[in-house]
Amino acid sequence: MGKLTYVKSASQLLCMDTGHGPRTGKGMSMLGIIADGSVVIEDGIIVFAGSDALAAQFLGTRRGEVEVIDASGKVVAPGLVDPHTHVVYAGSRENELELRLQGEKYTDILQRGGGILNTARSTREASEEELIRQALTRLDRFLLHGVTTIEAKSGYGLTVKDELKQLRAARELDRRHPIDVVPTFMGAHAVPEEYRSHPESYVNLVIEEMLPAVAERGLAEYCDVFCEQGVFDIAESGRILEAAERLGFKLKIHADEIAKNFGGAELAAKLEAVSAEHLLKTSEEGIRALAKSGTIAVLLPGTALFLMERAADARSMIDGGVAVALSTDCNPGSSPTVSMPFIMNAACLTMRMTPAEVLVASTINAAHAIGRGNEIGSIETGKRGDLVLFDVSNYRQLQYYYGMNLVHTVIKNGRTVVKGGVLVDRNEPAD
Ligand SMILES: N=CN[C@@H](CCC(=O)O)C(=O)O
Ligand SMILES: [Zn+2]
Repeated sequence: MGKLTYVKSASQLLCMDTGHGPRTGKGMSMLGIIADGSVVIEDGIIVFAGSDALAAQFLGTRRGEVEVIDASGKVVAPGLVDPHTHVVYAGSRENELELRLQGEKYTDILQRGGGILNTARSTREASEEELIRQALTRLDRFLLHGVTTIEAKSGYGLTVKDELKQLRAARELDRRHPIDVVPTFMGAHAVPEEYRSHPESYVNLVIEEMLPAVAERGLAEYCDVFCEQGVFDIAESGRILEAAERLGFKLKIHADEIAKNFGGAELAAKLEAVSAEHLLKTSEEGIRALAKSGTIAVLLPGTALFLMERAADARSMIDGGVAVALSTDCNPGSSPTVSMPFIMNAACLTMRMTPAEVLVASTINAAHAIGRGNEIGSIETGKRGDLVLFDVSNYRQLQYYYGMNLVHTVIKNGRTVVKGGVLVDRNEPAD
């Protein structure tokens, strides 16, 4: 019998244990709250979740060492899940904020060879170990903000060699850091400068060389495309994603971020993509199509804020039956943050999502958006022992006291990795 971790006396235990599959409609408001609740984790897996009284009975049947964590006065939630990041990169682009404040558009900066192409230059120059080193610091910060699983996209290499380097770095992060990292290939993130005069050849390179090279090495589960005016159009995005599907990748799309009614959501629905992401400019038909196909809308209110754009229409999506998840979009240009708690605040204040909906969107729905809905995202027996303890006595306070990091303790696979808001265990293998 392994060591037990016993989290007890939570003022609210948010189990998120209502039903199977991504939550939609009213299901997005159901938190499965247990007052005075306990969780017991054994060998990294939850073996009990329920009231303090029943936990005492349960523990009476067990022998062996027990680590007790007192959660009185705190809210205990599943570890937060961030289903959309570009966390592996080198370089920094803070100059772009001032350019945008002076009125320059995000896409104009990209067209001039800045933006994603700027990060591509520094990422190509960086060694694999340097990319890992920089991203490990970001992962530590994610952990301090209660995040226990993330997705990570490539897309700053834009050559076969450099895309593989980024994805190998993501795999190494998963190995070295407590946070689990789910990899996505995004070679179609921008047309690199050397292909500017013949972009169709770059689409061919992605399809004929990059996708098979990534598939052969098992380096990514998902394929994503930046489907946008001036980047990859609907036909090009469709070709790349269909080729990816034939090779066994699951699909995601950066859809309708900048141009109005570009058709990205409709394409995601047609291809039955797992998720469509951004969706700032999606049409009503696009929303209906997502609801029908069961494609999860991954919304990124931090990006809208940082690009000074109107946020996605989360209300129409939720009211129209689309499952909504939230993410930081952590990247060096349009959303340089790791703070899921802040993203939840922004989702409430800029998209009118309720305090309950943002929690569902950042846990169980986010887990489904990266194909992990059966392992994480809720506090149920058989799921991973990933928990976050917030220093508030009820979940509504998390959105009321905004802009603060209220994470007190983070438990990953049953192990305490953040305690009193301080990182205590990073688990980097010595070799
Ligand atoms: N829009 C495309 N890709 C990223 C931004 C990447 C960057 O600016 O470096 C996003 O999701 O916002
Ligand atoms: Zn993105």
